[in-house]
Parts: sequence; structure tokens; C-alpha cells
Amino acid sequence: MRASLLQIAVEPDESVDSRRARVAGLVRAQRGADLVVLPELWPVGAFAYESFADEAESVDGPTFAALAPAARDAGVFLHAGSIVERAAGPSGAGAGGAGDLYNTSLLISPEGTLVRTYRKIHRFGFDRGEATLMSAGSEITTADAAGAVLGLATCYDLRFPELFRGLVDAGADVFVVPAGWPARRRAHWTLLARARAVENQSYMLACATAGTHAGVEQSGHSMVVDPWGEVLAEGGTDEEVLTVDLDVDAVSATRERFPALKDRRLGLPTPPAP
Ligand SMILES: NC(=O)CCC(=O)C(=O)O
Repeated sequence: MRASLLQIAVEPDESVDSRRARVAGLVRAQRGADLVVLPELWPVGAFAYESFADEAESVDGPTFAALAPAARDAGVFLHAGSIVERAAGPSGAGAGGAGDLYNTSLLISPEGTLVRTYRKIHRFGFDRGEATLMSAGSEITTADAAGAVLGLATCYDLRFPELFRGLVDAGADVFVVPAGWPARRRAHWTLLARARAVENQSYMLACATAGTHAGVEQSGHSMVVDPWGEVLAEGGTDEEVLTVDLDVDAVSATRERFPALKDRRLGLPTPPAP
């Protein structure tokens, strides 16, 4: 599988519509890849909280409309990073309240159809930002795409190993993690991306934003890590494209050669809290 990670710079001097058009052009330029990955909330910026409500859209809204033809033209599966989703229907009732908004990833097929969505399960910000403005997803999500089973997670989810074990139990062999991670915690980002790969003997495609928005300098340093924990590619701090060939069969080979996942001890009794 050839994967291209587009480490997009999100800067305040570029409008959301301009960025959508520019990113669609970058996606079109990835013909020859099997899977293209974008970062978290790249249209608006993961820390541009004040713009979330104004820029919220449906899963088939302007971001999908800009990118679906680009995926089709390039003939690639496109993990389009995430958008601020305004949910319609019973979950949010389209009423405009905080309960309507989700941090939602889109997976688009080479035919330009929406094949999967994933609503970020762990919201970042503790008692502010995303954690108060958005609702949490609750579904562990995988997708068959580009010859692999993709396990979907988003940014802060990386800190929750149990989610990734859940994805492995659901058959994932390649994790795809779009992010908008601050530069000040870059060491956590690179460490956690490798840890999730090596402990789960899975590929990790971790695609972050570059640039500075809402006063938060972004980490960059997108990572591709193999199931043995080796870093196959790592970005710098500017916008760039990382293209890597993955051998998806290396996942089962690694799990057979070093079968640590089979040694899990599930269901041990928990001692009472002191
Ligand atoms: N957008 C995010 O989820 C940021 C996560 C983060 O900054 C961290 O976990 O640290």
C-alpha cells in the first residue's frame, strides 16, 4: 500500500474555502497513492474554537464536496482528516446547541463516495474548548480500504491505549490518526505514535497539522511507524507530503513472529479501591 500523508499548514491568513480548494489540488496530485491522509480539523483549525459553530458542516457539506471529486480524480482512498460536523437528526436535532457538534473524520472511496465516518471519542480541552463545544463519539470504527483494515482514531485519542486495543480486536492492522497537536507537546506525540504502533504490532499513520493558528504553534512531525515500532517517515515543522510504501502483510508476520498480543491477560479481578 502506498500512503501519502499531507501535513497541511493551517494559518489564519488563508480562508477556509481557499484552504479547501488548495488541499483538493494537493489530493489530486497524489495519483499513484492508494491512501491519502489529511490532519484533524484542517479546514478550520483544531484550536480555532471560536469558529467551530460558524464553520460546522454536515458530513456531505463543503469539505466533502471539495474533496470527493479530488479523491475520484486521483483514484485514491482519502481519509479526509476531520471536520466540525453539525449533526442532523435525533442525535443533535440540528438545533445549533453544543450537542450538535462532533469532531468527525471522513473516509472517501476512489469513486468519490463517503464510505465511513468516525466521531472522535475522547474530546480534548478538559473543561474548555472541544470538550465543552463538541459531543463525544461512542463507536469504535474500522474500515476495509486499500488492502488493509484501517482503525480510525483522532489526535487526543492517541492517549487512550484501550481504544487502540479495541481497534485491534476489531481487526485493524493500520491505524490512521489525524491530529492538530501543539508543538509544546511534540515529544508526547512522537512517543505515543510509536507506542501505539509497537504495543499493537500495527502500522501507524499519524498526520498532524503544521503552522500556527489561534496562537497555538502546531507540532508537524507527522509519523509513519511500522508494526515493529520503526519510524519509516517523520515530517518536519512545515507543510509537506510524506509518501511511504507499506507492506500490510508485515502486520500478521510480526504478530506471528513475536506473538505478544496472544499473551494478554484479560478479565483479571480488580482489587477494591483503598
Ligand atoms: N486536538 C487535540 O486532540 C489535541 C490533543 C493534545 O494537545 C494532547 O493530547 O496533548
